[in-house]
Formats: sequence, C-alpha cells, structure tokens
Amino acid sequence: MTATFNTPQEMPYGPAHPLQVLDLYRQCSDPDAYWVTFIHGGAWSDPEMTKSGGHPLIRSLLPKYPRLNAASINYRLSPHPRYPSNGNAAKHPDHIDDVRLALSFLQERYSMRREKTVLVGHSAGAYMAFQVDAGCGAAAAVVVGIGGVYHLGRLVEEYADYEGFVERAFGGGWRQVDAEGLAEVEDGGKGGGRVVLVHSSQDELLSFGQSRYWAGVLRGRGRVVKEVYGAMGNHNEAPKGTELVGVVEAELEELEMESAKGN
Ligand SMILES: N[C@@H](CC(=O)c1ccccc1NC=O)C(=O)O
Repeated sequence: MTATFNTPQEMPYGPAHPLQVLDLYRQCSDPDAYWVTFIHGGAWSDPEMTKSGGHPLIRSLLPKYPRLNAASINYRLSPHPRYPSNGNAAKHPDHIDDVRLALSFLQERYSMRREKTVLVGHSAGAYMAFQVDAGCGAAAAVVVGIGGVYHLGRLVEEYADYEGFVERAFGGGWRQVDAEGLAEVEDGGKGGGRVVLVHSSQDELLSFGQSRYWAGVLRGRGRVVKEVYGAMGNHNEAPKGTELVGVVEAELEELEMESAKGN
C-alpha cells in the first residue's frame, strides 16, 4: 500500500505526444472512490513545471483517505523563450484539449465520477480547470484554483509583460478566449459545483486581483465560492503547502458528508 503513495503509475492518455501522460495514484478500485485531480501551471509553456507539482498535495492526502484516488496531468506546452529548441509547439486549444482528454480517460478507464471529484488547478492550470468546468457542465463536484489566472485580458492589463506568454500560448486572437469561458461558465442552479479560490499573499507573480474578480463572476452565476487568502509561500510554493492540503481535505469531508446524507 505504502508504495502507492509514493510511486504513481505514469500512463499515456493520448497517442500524439510524450507530454500526453498523467501520473495515476490508484489505491481504491471502488467505482464510488473519491478523486483529486491536479492540473499544473507554468504559463502554458514552462517545461520545468510538470505533473510532479501535484505530488506533494496528493501524497499528503492519500494516506488519510483510503477511498481516495488521485491523478496529476501533463499536457502539451507552448514554446518558451528560455528553452528555444525544446520542440514544444502547442497552441490553444492543444493544452485544454489534452486536459479534457486526460479527464475523459480517467472517467472511462477508472470510473472517475464528477460527483466524487475535486479538480485542483494551479496558475494557468486553474484557468484550464474552469475551461473544463465551462465546457461540460459541472466538471467536478468541487473546483479549487490556487494562484490562478482566470481572465487573460485583465492579466495583461495588470501585467503588460505577461502578454508574451499569453500570445505564445493562444496566438493573436487571445482576447476571444476569455469570452468563450465566461459565456459558458456553469450556473450554480444547473449543477455547477462548489469553488474554492486560494491565493497566497506572498505570490510574487500574481496579485489577488484575478481571484477576487473570478469569485465575483462565479457568485454572479449562483456558484458557492470560498476565497482563502493568506501567507502560503510564493507562487510556486503555495500548491505544495499544507494550507492547500487543508482546503482539499475540508472539501473531501464535505463530499463524504453529502454522500452519507444521500444514502
Ligand atoms: N514559470 C514561468 C512563468 C509563470 O509560470 C507565470 C508567470 C507569471 C504569471 C503566471 C505564471 N504562471 C502561470 O501558470 C516562466 O518562467 O516562464
């Protein structure tokens, strides 16, 4: 059993590219198992940011919840100026297509169910978690964004320097992409899941602006939103910290309580 916590199985979920792989931690084969699924950040392009960014969170949770499985997803990346010859050439919608494919793979192959899933996204991964949410109804019972990007237009307005990575990931038409997500974001009344937006006050790359804005949009759609702001380390430390573990634990416990009431 212990081995499961430390050594995930690396599984290809798509045929086209070596980045179409995910790390699977499966300790419960029951179809009613809970799932925590992690989408890493890195501005859609940083090859140093990978699925292993989700390991600390997952490894803290698994020993406490025997009925929990987890996965952390890699996806194709866009070119990065510090790594000009790494061959990464993805452009929107490649990244999000891969994330959707990975989630379908988990649903079909391992019976991961939306009502049992907490989807966690960091930074650009948080943007993708809500693209999934918008595109297929309630993607997960709970979506947790940490240090998230939620609106590209507002991001570039606040940080002009970030336009470069936004354009490399989305191309010249990047301003359209927010509109798609905003138009389709799921309504709370129609089954859209709970949301927790987590943001560290020590985040050196993003202010609270994105999280505050997004909380307002989601509440306007009738979604239940918690905002968690506090000192949780810098942008890349926060998703590895104990605060995020506590947030996800509380959500898992709420899901367990809801399911006990339903039975
Ligand atoms: N680590 C990235 C930068 C990065 O990830 C980033 C920078 C500013 C705002 C958000 C970021 N990441 C979001 O996924 C890089 O070095 O290119």
